[in-house]
Amino acid sequence: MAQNIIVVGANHAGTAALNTILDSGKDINVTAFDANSNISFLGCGMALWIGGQISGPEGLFYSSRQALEAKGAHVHMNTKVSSIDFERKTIRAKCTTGDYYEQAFDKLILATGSMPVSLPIEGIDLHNVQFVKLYQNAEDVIHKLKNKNLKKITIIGAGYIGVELAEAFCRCGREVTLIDSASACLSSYYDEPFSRKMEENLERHGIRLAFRETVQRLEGHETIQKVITEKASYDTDMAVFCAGFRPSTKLGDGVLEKFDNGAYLVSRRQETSIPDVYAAGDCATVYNNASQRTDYIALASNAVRSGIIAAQNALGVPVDSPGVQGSNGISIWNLKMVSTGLSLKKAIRLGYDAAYVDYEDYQKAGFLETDNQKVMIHIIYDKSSRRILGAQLCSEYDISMAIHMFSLAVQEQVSIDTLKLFDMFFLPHFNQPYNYITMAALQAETRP
Ligand SMILES: Cc1cc2nc3c(=O)[nH]c(=O)nc-3n(C[C@H](O)[C@H](O)[C@H](O)COP(=O)(O)OP(=O)(O)OC[C@H]3O[C@@H](n4cnc5c(N)ncnc54)[C@H](O)[C@@H]3O)c2cc1C
Ligand SMILES: NC(=O)c1ccc[n+]([C@@H]2O[C@H](COP(=O)([O-])OP(=O)(O)OC[C@H]3O[C@@H](n4cnc5c(N)ncnc54)[C@H](O)[C@@H]3O)[C@@H](O)[C@H]2O)c1
Repeated sequence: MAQNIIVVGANHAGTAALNTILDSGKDINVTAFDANSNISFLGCGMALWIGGQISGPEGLFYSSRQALEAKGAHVHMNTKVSSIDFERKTIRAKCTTGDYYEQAFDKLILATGSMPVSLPIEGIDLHNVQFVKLYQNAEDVIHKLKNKNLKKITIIGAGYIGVELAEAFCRCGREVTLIDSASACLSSYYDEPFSRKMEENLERHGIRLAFRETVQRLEGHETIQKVITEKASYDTDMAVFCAGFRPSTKLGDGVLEKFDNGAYLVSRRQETSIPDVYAAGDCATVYNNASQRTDYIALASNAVRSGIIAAQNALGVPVDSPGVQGSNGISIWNLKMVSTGLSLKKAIRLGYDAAYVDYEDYQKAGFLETDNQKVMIHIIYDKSSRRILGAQLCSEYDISMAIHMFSLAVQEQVSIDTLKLFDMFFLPHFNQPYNYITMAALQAETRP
């Protein structure tokens, strides 16, 4: 008899799992449940849509209920799974009619993702206090921006979403204030010189930065009027919270083992603590090759890969995750920054004997007079083991391919010394004979 596989959550991790099962050619009954009305929304396009850099949201979806059903899945949209009986192997869901029904599974894949962190502060329920994750959140913001009296926007959290939205709101002609309790923007991804570079970029475009400040309360009469921190009060027509994600893992309460932030603890095969139950994407942990420990890193890239791995293992094909480096990138008014692995400050915090090398030079040969930009590189390594722990690059040039190489270097535990003289081609249209990667690596002190 055909196996029953249920996938709970059909966004990036869920869609990857569903497609892997449906494309496997195996005789499987696969059923998906999603509490939302859409599938595969690329949140990464939200800032581009809000800022008017793309004409509409149509391209921000790469799958649909129809596409999955055409391949043979049973897809229940607007249907929230309310509980799971892990012993009886059944899920209970609330259908669109309001009725509940049960369905049995042989294998279960949890892909319930995450929700934005909300702060337990006064005024959080005022009108025009926004959280940004879902397609509907973006629609809401765009609708509100039609009101030209909505002039001042305060963003809480200067991480990836906060910085991307700061650019978007500025492009819409709004006055933007960006608050973070940390001392710099993008501080969990980059070391100080890189954060400063982005801050100069933001300030040059008129964005007010308010770091080392924590929001105490929000004030207003029905609609928000002020964001109050311990240092200042900011007049505000809309406050947008971008203070990170929290995994959605209520369904496993009291049964499935969890990480310290509440994510499902999973093995390299995406197995939870209960047999036949897998978890993938933002609701699950990852293995971080840079820190060599279990971690939580909410990224669509991790969601897709872990969704594929969960599905393969649920199908009985053993596949281990190679782990992740948390590789990421951002492009704000053409300033591109990419990073992978550990920053220097994080490496030191984790107890590594960490050191770094820096270099800055033009991407291409100096005699190329046009289309030649400077690149900053920063490589972090462990002095004792020589292992590369992380890297960061910044330029107006597209340096994204270089960070993929560093991502692999961290994954494969390559030493900083290996990087010094490895074969890198030279062609003036692309790079320099003394290229910045070699030049940076050569600065690493030799082993004592
Ligand atoms: C503005 C923005 C920009 C981003 N940019 C990037 C980027 O550039 N690069 C990048 O890698 N990542 C980016 N991310 C992060 C990325 O979107 C997430 O890491 C990704 O969405 C995780 O996918 P997921 O499928 O694991 O979870 P989610 O996207 O959170 O999806 C979980 C799904 O589960 C459903 N669900 C939850 N509980 C239940 C239940 N009980 N019953 C039924 N259904 C349920 C939800 O409705 C949802 O559809 C961005 C996020 C945002 C918000
Ligand atoms: N380009 C990309 O790859 C991209 C883009 C957007 C989102 N994402 C991912 O989506 C997830 C969520 O993004 P995000 O921007 O919400 O999280 P984030 O972790 O990037 O940034 C959160 C920021 O909020 C700050 N913060 C936390 N609590 C605060 C408080 N009480 N007051 C003030 N500041 C506070 C933190 O210091 C941090 O700078 C992340 O995992 C991120 O990597 C990735």
